Amino acid sequence: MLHDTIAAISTALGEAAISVLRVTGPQALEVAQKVFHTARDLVSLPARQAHLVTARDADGTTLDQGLLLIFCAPSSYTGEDVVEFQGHGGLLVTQKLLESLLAAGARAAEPGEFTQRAFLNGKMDLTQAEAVMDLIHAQSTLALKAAHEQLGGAIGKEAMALKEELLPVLAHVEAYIDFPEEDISPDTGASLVAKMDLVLERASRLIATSEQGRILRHGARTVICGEPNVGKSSLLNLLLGFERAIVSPTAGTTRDTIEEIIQVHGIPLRLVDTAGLRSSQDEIERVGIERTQRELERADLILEVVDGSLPPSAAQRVSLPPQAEARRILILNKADQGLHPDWAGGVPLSCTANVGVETLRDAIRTLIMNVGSMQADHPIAINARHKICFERIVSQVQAARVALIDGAAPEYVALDLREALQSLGEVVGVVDVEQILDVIFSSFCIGK
Ligand SMILES: Nc1nc2c(c(=O)[nH]1)N(C=O)[C@@H](CNc1ccc(C(=O)N[C@@H](CCC(=O)O)C(=O)O)cc1)CN2
Ligand SMILES: Nc1nc2c(ncn2[C@@H]2O[C@H](COP(=O)(O)OP(=O)(O)OP(=O)(O)O)[C@@H](O)[C@H]2O)c(=O)[nH]1
Ligand SMILES: [Mg+2]
Repeated sequence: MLHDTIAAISTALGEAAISVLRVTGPQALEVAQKVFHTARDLVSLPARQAHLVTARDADGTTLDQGLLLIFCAPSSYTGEDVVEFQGHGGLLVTQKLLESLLAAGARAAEPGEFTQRAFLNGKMDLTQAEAVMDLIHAQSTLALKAAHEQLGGAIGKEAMALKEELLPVLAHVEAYIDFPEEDISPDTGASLVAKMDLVLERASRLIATSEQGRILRHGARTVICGEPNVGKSSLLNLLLGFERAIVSPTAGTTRDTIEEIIQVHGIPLRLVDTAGLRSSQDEIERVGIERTQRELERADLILEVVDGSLPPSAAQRVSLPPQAEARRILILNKADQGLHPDWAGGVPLSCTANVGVETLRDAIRTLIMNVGSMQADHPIAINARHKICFERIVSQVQAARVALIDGAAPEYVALDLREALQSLGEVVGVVDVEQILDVIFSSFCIGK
């Protein structure tokens, strides 16, 4: 329901310096008036200014003293009347403030409901609403850059630009529907095909950013693998900057996979330390090794660690499917003990002496930029939902193009074009949104 008034704690729960509660909806001021008190009525206070107020529960017991902000519709985040309170960030105080707002007539907000209202009230399109959560989840500078680009409307603008390209094509084709005796002239046909080709090219370019989008949103899956005892966990710890995994001279130390997110040159990596690969009788170790094999199959990047102080002939290398070869970086660890001269290629490293990490970071960046088709200067990165829409657009425009070239009745061409326009509308959320809204906003934080 859009017409009720909702409230939530917008900051993380826990002891903190300040906490923020938000109320939005037509009764926001009415609700707030029952909880927040100052010399004047809230309605008479100037909007968008901080006012020092006292918060009281229904019995008149003082809960907190804090700052109140009023935003009047439509000039607010949600486009509705919004009241915000910045209080002392205690767990109990904050909970009691929310309870009082609920007792005063507000309903507890669902996850993402503030942003959902901003979308429904036309404050942002669906790609911008999605970007709000991308921004909060961003774990690397490139991911943050892409989120800002999307929040600024870059993807929505591109979708609308494609719509502007297709609309005149549709209008042209539809004009012929009314004059069945007239054929589309070859010249006109060629110019319509050229316009469709342009749309196909731009849509394909967007689809190509989805791989970069996946890596920026979820991190490049990076598997550290190799024989037992070569220093895989030492490498994880080194890249993380703290002692996360247990390191010991005993082979078979790591049995379960350990995952951590790190950032390398602005790219998020989901780093997985695995059990050393060797044939083993030990049941637990065997399960760990099977898990490693599974991780290898879906890895974006494979960091294979060997003991570089030993000859290559002494190393049991990890066998990879051919297509995974290009994703592997060979790390010659324990270089402090003297690199064996027979190794060719690979990045010399010493986890204990902390030598070679920068070279490794550069190699990681180069490889991920490659396999993920990443472009540091082109931070647009569509998500999985956009990708499905744009792929549909490509096949619908392609169908229209074929129909036009084959001299099909203009009705058929128009049908495909209308479908493509519909899919473009889905990207920004102007059509067919009901079913997807719940999916999108349920992954949001409460109070966002
Ligand atoms: N305290 C607080 N901080 C916050 C938010 C918030 O809602 N409250 N935001 C929530 O995510 C973000 C900021 N986003 C906002 C976006 C628009 C408007 C707003 O009032 N828009 C009006 C006026 C625009 C203007 O003055 O230029 C509008 O769009 O009409 C407020 C916050 C991050 N920080
Ligand atoms: N000299 C030297 N020793 C290292 C280096 N890196 C790791 N080690 C040592 O090698 C041993 C094994 O290190 P780990 O990081 O536990 O090796 P692992 O590959 O995770 O081993 P498993 O989990 O058992 O498969 C430890 O004693 C480390 O201190 C290095 O660069 N130089
Ligand atoms: Mg280990």
